[in-house]
Amino acid sequence: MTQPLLVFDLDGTLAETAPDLVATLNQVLAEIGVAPVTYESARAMVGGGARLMIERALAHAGVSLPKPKIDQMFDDFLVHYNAHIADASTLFPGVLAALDQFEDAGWRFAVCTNKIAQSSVLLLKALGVADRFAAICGKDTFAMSKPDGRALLMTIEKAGGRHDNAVMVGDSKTDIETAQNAGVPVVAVDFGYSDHPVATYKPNRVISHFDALWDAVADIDRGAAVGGVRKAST
Ligand SMILES: O=C(O)COP(=O)(O)O
Ligand SMILES: [Mg+2]
Repeated sequence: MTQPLLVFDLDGTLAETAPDLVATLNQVLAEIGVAPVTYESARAMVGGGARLMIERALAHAGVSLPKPKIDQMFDDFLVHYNAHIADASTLFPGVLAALDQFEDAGWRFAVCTNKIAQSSVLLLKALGVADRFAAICGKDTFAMSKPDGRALLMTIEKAGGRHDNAVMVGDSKTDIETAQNAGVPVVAVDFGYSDHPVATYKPNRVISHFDALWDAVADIDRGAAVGGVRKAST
């Protein structure tokens, strides 16, 4: 029988990455003479990948730039960010204990993030957990990315799991919609980067600490997610 699989979002779910993301964002904004965004407003710009974060910051500053210029900023962003991948980024409290607890019970893990895959692997290596994941899939791993449910389904497949024996864990509307689109149940953490309270988007469960993940997952009827593939076919 296939082992159950937990698929984690990365930024704002497994790791508090906003300090390094915002520092890099402000670096590339400074290079084109745009004033820095505040930490609080920049946090809400995370979730759709670095390129969208740059576009949101430019819109916030009322600056409109041609695509090649934004492409250049994105390239500069990745170079700077990869060089500072974990200057101030840390795993959220309880992540390691939760991974141990689920692993002892036979679960496997994957990451499905809108971060570029190379940066995701670099970050997880720097945080000492990369080898705990059967698959680490980023925005550029497949032809489509979150909130397209296929990004999650292909991550599950790559990790050797099954959609009806998997649970997504994420921090944003994007993650919740992705899971709902894929028919996979989703636990939302409420300590990440969401512009509105995560409960707004109707995840199956909301937790405020990784200590609560076990009970939340145990409570979910896998394979019968709201709007889920299996439910629809029975
Ligand atoms: O970096 C981002 O904007 C998104 O990353 P996430 O999908 O891991 O939240
Ligand atoms: Mg996130």
